[in-house]
Amino acid sequence: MNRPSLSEALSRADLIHDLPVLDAAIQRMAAEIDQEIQGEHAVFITVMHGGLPFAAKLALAMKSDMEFDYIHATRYRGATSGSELHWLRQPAAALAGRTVVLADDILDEGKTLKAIRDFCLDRGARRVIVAVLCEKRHGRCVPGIKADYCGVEVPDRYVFGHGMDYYEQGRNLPAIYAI
Ligand SMILES: O=P(O)(O)OC[C@H]1O[C@H](OP(=O)(O)OP(=O)(O)O)[C@H](O)[C@@H]1O
Ligand code: HPA
Repeated sequence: MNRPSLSEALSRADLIHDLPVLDAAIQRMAAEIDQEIQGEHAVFITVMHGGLPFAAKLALAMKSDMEFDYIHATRYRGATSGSELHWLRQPAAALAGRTVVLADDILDEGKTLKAIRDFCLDRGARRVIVAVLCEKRHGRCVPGIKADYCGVEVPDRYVFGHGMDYYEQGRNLPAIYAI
């Protein structure tokens, strides 16, 4: 497949948040979420693919025991602008009456996390806690969704790295960059 070059994108990208900043933010979030869910056996749902590195680090930094599951819903599908949401995998865990922690890389227009949050509530989740590594503040977020826990803010530009892709590349870059 002929993809736009990652190295060319990196050469004109700005570094937005480096790894120590992201790791410190994740440690802080882990302690805060632990505090909120103490005594519960929550379902910890990773939103694939972008949420994978963040979710792994967040879970390892938390002390609460949790049941793991994952969901895969994608709206960008390797592009830099989103369209309709495609469900690729629904969680298997029983959600009825449970607290769900949703871990994803980014809240941008919010359409993905709103649909996933509503899905969990439709499955009977008692409450859904939304945790994102970063949030783009631009005023275009759909109503009715917010991040309960957010690591860092990013500018209103396309960002990649630390889970987020540039045409399905660059997800394992440790830092976050913007083009
Ligand atoms: O707030 P929104 O505008 O809805 O966008 C945020 C979603 O977009 C990205 O997923 P993507 O569709 O790129 O799938 P991926 O994680 O597999 O890359 C990201 O991981 C979020 O889930
Ligand atoms: O800026 C972004 N970068 C990567 N993935 C995304 N999904 C929504 N917005 C973005």
